[in-house]
Amino acid sequence: MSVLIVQGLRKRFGGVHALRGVDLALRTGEVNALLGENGAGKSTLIKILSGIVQADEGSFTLDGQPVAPDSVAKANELGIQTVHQELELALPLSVAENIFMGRLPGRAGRIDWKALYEQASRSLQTMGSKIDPRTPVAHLSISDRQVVEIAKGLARKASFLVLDEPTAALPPSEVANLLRVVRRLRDQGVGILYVTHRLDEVAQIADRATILRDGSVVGSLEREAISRDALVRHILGRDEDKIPQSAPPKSAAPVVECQELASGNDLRGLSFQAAEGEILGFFGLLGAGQSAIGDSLFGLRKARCAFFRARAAGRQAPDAAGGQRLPASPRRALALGMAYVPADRKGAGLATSLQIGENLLMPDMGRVSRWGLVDGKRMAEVCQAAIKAYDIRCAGFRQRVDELSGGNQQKVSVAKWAVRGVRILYLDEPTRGVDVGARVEIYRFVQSLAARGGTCLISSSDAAEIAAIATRVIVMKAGRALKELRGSEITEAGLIAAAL
Ligand SMILES: Nc1ncnc2c1ncn2[C@@H]1O[C@H](COP(=O)(O)OP(=O)(O)OP(=O)(O)O)[C@@H](O)[C@H]1O
Repeated sequence: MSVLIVQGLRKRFGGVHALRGVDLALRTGEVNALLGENGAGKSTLIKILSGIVQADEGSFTLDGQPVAPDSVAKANELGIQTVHQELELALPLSVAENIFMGRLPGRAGRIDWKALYEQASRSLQTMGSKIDPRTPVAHLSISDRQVVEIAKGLARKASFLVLDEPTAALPPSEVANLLRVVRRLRDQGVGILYVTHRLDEVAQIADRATILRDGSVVGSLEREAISRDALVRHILGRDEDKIPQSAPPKSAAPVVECQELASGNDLRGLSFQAAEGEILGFFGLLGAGQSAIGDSLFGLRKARCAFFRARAAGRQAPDAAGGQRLPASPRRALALGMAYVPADRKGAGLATSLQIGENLLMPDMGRVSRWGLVDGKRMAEVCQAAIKAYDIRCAGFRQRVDELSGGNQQKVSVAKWAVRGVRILYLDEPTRGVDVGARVEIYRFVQSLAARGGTCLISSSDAAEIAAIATRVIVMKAGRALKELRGSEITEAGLIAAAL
């Protein structure tokens, strides 16, 4: 039986057709994976279902009844529960308080704590989770926080559940935890619309896959028909590009050197160097420390090191030991020839309220200016070339970045350094939320930068990503280098085994 039936949904944003008449059905007790390129319309569809955005045309029914939620609260009331990537939890409060927020059991203004913990415990147990309901959410892993967010949705009326890229920010060790919970809910009869870019997960979890391209449904595959190749062909409309093998660096002379990098509990004395033409990967499981390296090198978190040197520009005078001070900000780092693509593109990566063109050229307005004046024609040429090269789906370079889909924002944050032509680039989780086609474009850019003698440093929790492009990998544990892998040692399985 179908719990949700969507018919003919259309949505336009100015000149952009985000949805061009979408039909979709979700049965009870099934996981329907919603897939598509960046900008295909997935978020718009789930925003309409969850009352954040209203459709221009079309309708949907829940258990046979037509509904049109005009707010998130209304959607919740109807039984539409959506777990977004940015979780809405109160970190200092307990798991139980979060699950029953606004509806705590009790009488005459007094909370019945015993009842609260019992109810929370029961709801977590039905999901097969062993989280203690008394724990403050701040103490939980990211996957357990997601489980709490799901429990929060289920504690209300839940006709069906929408999960928006639930594993995008999860390290490999935590994905299984979340998938187990999703399967269990499915087996209890909950319909789940599961948005993802991770194709390997679709094969593991989905009973059906619905693929959007350019605002229309281009395929609905039943479980037996789901394979990576079939999904890619529907998503891209062609076969997947092969990622070329990265060439090993020609020189061993270090371009970046860092000794005993330390930052809080996350980094406890990490030493590394990277050479011209090298793609150095940092890989580790959750808490291994690799996600703190970028922010530490670019002055975005408190860090210190015994020695640091970046040889790309070298405008900064060396200290007595021939080293330099650790950059105090991304701007200072840029003066040393080092650029950063952080995992959180909304924070340090992009000025999202500005136009695409302004972001692309922000590091280097000089390129399109003459006598201090911006040359509009030149600016258009440079921006249009970048938009084409990275296949940034937009209405033009004057569109604001916050109007782009998530994956297209990520493409802008990588492309701006391609425009500038930096020599040392640090990328943290470069393809999180990026579709299968654009991912290859980003890898090609990294490889071409290295082939031209640039140096790339990449931290990622995606073993397949590191295995695909790194020429050398530092596997981390507890804030230090645990092992170094080179050449044929760098495989997905090899990385995970080394990290364990
Ligand atoms: N508020 C908005 N203003 C203008 N255009 C928008 C707005 N929201 C979405 N769009 C456009 O609608 C299209 C669909 O975007 P949507 O976010 O639904 O894509 P998506 O499939 O979720 O992509 P991603 O995988 O990158 O998250 C895109 O071209 C996007 O630029």
